[in-house]
Amino acid sequence: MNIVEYADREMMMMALANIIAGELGDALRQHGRATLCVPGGTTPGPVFDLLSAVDLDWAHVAVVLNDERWVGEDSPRSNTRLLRQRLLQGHAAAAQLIPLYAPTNTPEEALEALADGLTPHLPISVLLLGMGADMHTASLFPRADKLNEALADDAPPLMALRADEAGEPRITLTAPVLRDAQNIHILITGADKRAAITAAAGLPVADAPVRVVLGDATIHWAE
Ligand SMILES: O=C1O[C@H](COP(=O)(O)O)[C@@H](O)[C@H](O)[C@H]1O
Repeated sequence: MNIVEYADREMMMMALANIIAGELGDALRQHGRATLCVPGGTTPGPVFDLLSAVDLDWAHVAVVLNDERWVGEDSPRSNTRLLRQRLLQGHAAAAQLIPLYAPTNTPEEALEALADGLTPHLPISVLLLGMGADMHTASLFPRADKLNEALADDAPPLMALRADEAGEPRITLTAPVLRDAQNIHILITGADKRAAITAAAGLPVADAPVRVVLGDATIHWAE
């Protein structure tokens, strides 16, 4: 496992924003376009603030979430809301948001249209993931109803899942799309997640879904 430990969170967020900006710049120079895929939740806000101020060719960057909770943007639990408030600001306001939410009752009703919007922007150039202390990443939760299908090599890029721990129904990128990303980073904080990611390396992927990318990811950790 490739873990980088930082002296504090502020240094970690600054270093990570720098790395991501560099990798996006490389992708833009090589391909003329880039796809940045980012988590929601409580951890990545400071990286978003820093990235939004970076002078890049954001007009050629597509931004997509790892996963979304099936709630409207008026909910504080909306990952899209976080993205709009913290990343798609400043220079990064020029980026193209690829939606993972539509105002339907269930994610299944919107799945096909959202997948059609996502597919032209694959593979992901830079993937930033979070992780819960339960070892879920994106919305690949242990014990999710369709976890095995979402982990399969032939999984569609996007799936709807439900898990008791997840709260709302979820929509998530699946294992093959995450693994195919050109650069993979996992951002975690705190002793509980440090212990969880170490334990994940020795567990079956169904119990520790973060394992789908563990061999290829750089993990960034600060207390
Ligand atoms: O529910 C989610 O949780 C994970 C981890 O979030 P955190 O609050 O512990 O940082 C997040 O990566 C994912 O995108 C989100 O939907």
